[in-house]
Amino acid sequence: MVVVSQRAALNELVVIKTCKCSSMFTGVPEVDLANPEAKTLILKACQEFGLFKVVNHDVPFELMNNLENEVMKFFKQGQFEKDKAGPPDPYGYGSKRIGTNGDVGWVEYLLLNTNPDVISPNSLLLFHQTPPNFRGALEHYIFAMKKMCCEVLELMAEGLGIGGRNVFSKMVRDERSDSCFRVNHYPACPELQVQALSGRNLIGFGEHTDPQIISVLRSNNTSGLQICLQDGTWASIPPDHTSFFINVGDLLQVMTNGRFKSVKHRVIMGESTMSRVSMIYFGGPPLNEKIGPLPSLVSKEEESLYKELTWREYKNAVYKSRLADNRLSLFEKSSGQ
Ligand SMILES: C=C1C[C@]23C[C@@]1(O)CC[C@H]2[C@@]12CC[C@H](O)[C@@](C)(C(=O)O1)[C@H]2[C@@H]3C(=O)O
Ligand SMILES: O=C(O)CCC(=O)C(=O)O
Ligand SMILES: [Fe+2]
Repeated sequence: MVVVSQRAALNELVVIKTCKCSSMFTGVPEVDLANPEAKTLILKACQEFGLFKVVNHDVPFELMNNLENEVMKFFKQGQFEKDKAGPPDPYGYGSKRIGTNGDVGWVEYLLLNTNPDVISPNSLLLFHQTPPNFRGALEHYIFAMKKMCCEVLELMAEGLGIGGRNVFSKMVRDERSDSCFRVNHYPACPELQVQALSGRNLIGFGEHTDPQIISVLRSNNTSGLQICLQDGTWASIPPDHTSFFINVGDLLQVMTNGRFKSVKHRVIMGESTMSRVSMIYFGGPPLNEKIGPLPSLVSKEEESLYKELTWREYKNAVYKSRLADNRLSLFEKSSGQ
């Protein structure tokens, strides 16, 4: 990010008051994918937090590291070069502005569609102009994410005891799956540390829930990610660059009729002196997939909390909303929309 005047840029952004204690949350559920109890641990984590950490996965560290290095080469380029891949439509390169409805953050990013059939001028441009090493690293990484994501979705279905362990994974595996991939770069900024010491943090990525089925996040060893706990307090997630953080998205909350919680999260700046790089795979269904509570998780019709919408309908509404909006209310039976 080329910042001509850091102070001017900071003024545009959002500063929030946080508690001065910046201790890390020690209660993040950890799931070893090779543990026979994994499905039970996942079930508990999705009900209680909507987030858990995956260890002992079979994604080689080299794969993550390669992509992180390529990503850093992209972000180290001059602003002029990076802007060639933007503005986001929503795919492509973006800086500080998140979405089109006024959200801003101390972040620059690349958002890519993982389905080559979806025509977006920036997706095509990115695909053809990305250097071969970057493209290769992206393709390998996304392939590994899709595989792990489906494995985890199958453990979730097993944990819930629903017939057909592929009920969720088949949507992400579908060749028309509308999944996407995002890399975020939060540049280090010494001024932010000073602010953080007085309990004021700049927003890197404002609070929101992810609208898809599931998200798989990997970051470098830099803190900043926080989740909102059931009592409404914010918990800082200790970074771990060898593991993945899985979070429940809105569609999974709907399909499980509210059993799994789509976790509210955000990234705040100032907790670390290092720049943060995160890479997130968002597993989504095909656009025309009808999403509603699974009949096997609803005993009587009146117990269904949500109505049915296609992912296309929900996604269109999501893109008209602000980050912090409660988009799930669109699915609620009482919303009348
Ligand atoms: C402000 C916005 C950015 C976003 C689309 C939206 O209108 C509301 C949801 C945002 C979000 C959050 C999770 C993912 O990072 C994302 C790609 C998504 O699917 O929904 C972003 C959207 C975006 O940056 O385009
Ligand atoms: O960058 C991060 O660590 C999280 C960002 C995020 O939540 C998102 O891109 O949806
Ligand atoms: Fe997110």
